[in-house]
Amino acid sequence: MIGDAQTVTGYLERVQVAKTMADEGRWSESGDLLRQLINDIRSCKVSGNSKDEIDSKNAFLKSLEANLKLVQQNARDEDDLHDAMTRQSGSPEPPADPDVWSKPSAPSSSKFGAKKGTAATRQTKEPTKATAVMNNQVSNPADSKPANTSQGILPPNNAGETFDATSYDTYIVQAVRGTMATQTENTMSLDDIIGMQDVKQVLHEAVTLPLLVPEFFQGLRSPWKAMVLAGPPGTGKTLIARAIASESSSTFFTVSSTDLSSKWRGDSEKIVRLLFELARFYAPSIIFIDEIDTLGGQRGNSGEHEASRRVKSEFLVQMDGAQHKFDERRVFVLAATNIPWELDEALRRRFEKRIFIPLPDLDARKKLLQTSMKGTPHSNEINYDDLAAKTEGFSGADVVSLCRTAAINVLRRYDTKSLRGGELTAAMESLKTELVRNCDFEAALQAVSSSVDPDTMLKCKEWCDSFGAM
Ligand SMILES: Nc1ncnc2c1ncn2[C@@H]1O[C@H](COP(=O)(O)OP(=O)(O)OP(=O)(O)O)[C@@H](O)[C@H]1O
Repeated sequence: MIGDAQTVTGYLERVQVAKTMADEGRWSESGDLLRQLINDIRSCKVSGNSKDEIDSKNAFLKSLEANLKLVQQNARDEDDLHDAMTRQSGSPEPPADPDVWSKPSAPSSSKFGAKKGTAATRQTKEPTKATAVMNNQVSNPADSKPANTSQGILPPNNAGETFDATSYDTYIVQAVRGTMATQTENTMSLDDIIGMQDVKQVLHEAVTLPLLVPEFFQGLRSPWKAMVLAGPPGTGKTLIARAIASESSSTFFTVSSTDLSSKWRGDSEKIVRLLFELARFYAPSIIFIDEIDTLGGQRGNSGEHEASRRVKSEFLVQMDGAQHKFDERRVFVLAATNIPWELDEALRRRFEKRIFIPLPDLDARKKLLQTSMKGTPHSNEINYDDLAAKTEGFSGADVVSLCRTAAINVLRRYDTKSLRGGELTAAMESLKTELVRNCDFEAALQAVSSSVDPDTMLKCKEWCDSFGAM
């Protein structure tokens, strides 16, 4: 039960959209929409704050997030495979062997799926079921691995060298390539990140400066190798990682535990190994591990699966390798978590810097509101100071969601339901220039609230106070 309809209208509407998408099997086409729904639902108010309602909302969000991860991974895999096919054969068409191209099992379904948008792709995707695959080592005998055709998937590095990936299965190479953005592919700027001056400074010192003036960072000043960002969801942790990679001209690998999973025994470890090998090969590199807690939860937990344990151990070994043997090939490991207290001690120790990422303050919220409204016609009378004050406790993603809701609220001033065809097109055309006003924000504030649980946030801060180091 999710609360009474009056107070949760926005929430229920969005849940309905998500359910319709799932029923129609449209997840795979809708990564952006799904991401937006997650942000919106996270920010939507449910009535009365009852525990049942909040639990129900959180459970629903979790399932959407799991689906989003798979959709994103699938999209990356398909793009890579499509590119690789084009490069290898001059044709993006899949090979004739139907076994190889119609595997339904995830997460690698798309690795073997048809190219983006085809009927076959839609039929074979089963994101919801796929979330359990990390621990699944049993494969159908008919599920043989595809032939190794990894050549051509990876671009040359800065020195013009080509990585020899022949000892890895193609799908492993594709999986890791899917997490990688070369220096030209990643164009984020630190200026795109609002607030977080201290964090930007620390990252500048830890990542950018050692590359610019390596002679200074010797001996006692040898640069930090790994850092974990701990803070509530939607506070820009992923964004800042991407931006620092771009600022330091580093190759950026962004991975989650789903990326590091394979249904074939032992292959998850190989994915981890290849990830670090490629990071060294394309150095300087930043490996960003989102939700590190899912990889590095408390070791030896009774619920911890053998396969997860092996992946984690390989990860620890590789982190040590990255930190000691390959200094000339600089690899910086950056991780993010919303629940840092779940991190296992061995992993925690390897992250020399542990930094709390707080919610945006008044100033940052005001700037975020202003920046988000750029490009959308809005009234000069919008009172950003007032809005910034009213959004205390919002994450950056909540603030963006508020602006989106206000921008859409413009529609509600007009009765578009009765319009059809040309009339509707004409009305929508003129609405494009309609200004977003204070009243739209007031209405948005009724529907959007902070997605951050204050208790979790406090726990996060306490962990950083105990274990943190800025
Ligand atoms: N400081 C910020 N500056 C600019 N945009 C921000 C900032 N914080 C959050 N945002 C907005 O929120 C969105 C989500 O940010 P991001 O994914 O980086 O958060 P996160 O902390 O990594 O979240 P999660 O823990 O859920 O992965 C961004 O795409 C951006 O629109």
